[in-house]
Amino acid sequence: MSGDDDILLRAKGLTKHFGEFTAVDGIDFEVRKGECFGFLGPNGAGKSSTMRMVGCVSPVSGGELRLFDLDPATDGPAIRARLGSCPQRDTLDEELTVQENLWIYGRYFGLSRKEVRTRAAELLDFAQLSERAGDKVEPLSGGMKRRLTIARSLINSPEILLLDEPTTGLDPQARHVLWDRLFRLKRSGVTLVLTTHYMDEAEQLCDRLVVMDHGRIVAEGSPRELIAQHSTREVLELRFDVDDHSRHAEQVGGIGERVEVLPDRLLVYAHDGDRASADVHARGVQPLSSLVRRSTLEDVFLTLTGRTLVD
Ligand SMILES: Nc1ncnc2c1ncn2[C@@H]1O[C@H](COP(=O)(O)OP(=O)(O)OP(=O)(O)O)[C@@H](O)[C@H]1O
Repeated sequence: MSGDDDILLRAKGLTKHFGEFTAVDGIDFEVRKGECFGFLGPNGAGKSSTMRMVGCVSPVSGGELRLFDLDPATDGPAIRARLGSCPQRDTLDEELTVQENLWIYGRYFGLSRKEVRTRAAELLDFAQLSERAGDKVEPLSGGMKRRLTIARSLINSPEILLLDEPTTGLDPQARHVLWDRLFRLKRSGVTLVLTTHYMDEAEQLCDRLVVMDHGRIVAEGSPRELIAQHSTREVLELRFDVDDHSRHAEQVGGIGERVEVLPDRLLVYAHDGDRASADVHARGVQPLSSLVRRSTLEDVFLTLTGRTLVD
């Protein structure tokens, strides 16, 4: 069991208003030392607004927030000195070289010229960018720029690294390289807090996560716990050549635990997908394709909200 000393970040009834609008609606969560904690939810769920409050760049409208037992309202600079923050969009200086981007940031954090050079070299090695150290940032690939942004956010050796949508816009290979770097960081003891609307990213990286929708937390747990609590073990996906999936939903009604109709397919939630598939065929239903897969966090989200993460 982790003791209270292990809790680096604690929110209770955390709220963010923009005028009349409530973007974050009284959420509770705790992040423990050394874990990767995630906020999973669709666009507009309130993930970035939460991260900005945690990063001490946006004031809390209501509730309590503590990082390292400190209050962002009064101890912002002391907290920020122990945080790294990787925003949703890269804010690198494209006119400068790769290493100059790190040097400038290091100087901003008060590192000496010598310390900055040593730390920058270590971080470029970590980010697999040593060979590009003297190159301008502008021509780098999207994945390289993201890795440089992460390297930059580590210049002050933070205890917690905040990552807002770390792999949005990257191709699959670049995402995997980045995930690998984040795994290494976690192994080295850095606590990671990230937002994502990619369920595979949440499943790959997060020890624990909260699912957010409309500013609220709708579920919390490890990926495995969430799937066990809110979905079946397997899902049978059926595709038909006509768009009338509702009619086919009636034909397979009663098979498995429940049936979900999506615009392009039917999902039959069943603990035993092969058995459900056999039952479908026994009824004479002939889908164009049929696939049994394990349940994912996407299914959890669909069950909890009736929508897919990319709606
Ligand atoms: N500065 C602002 N002023 C007014 N409304 C805002 C502001 N920032 C965010 N919002 C609104 O708050 C809601 C939550 O936005 P937020 O960016 O936190 O969501 P998100 O889950 O991070 O989604 P995304 O992945 O699109 O960033 C949205 O409806 C958004 O339009």
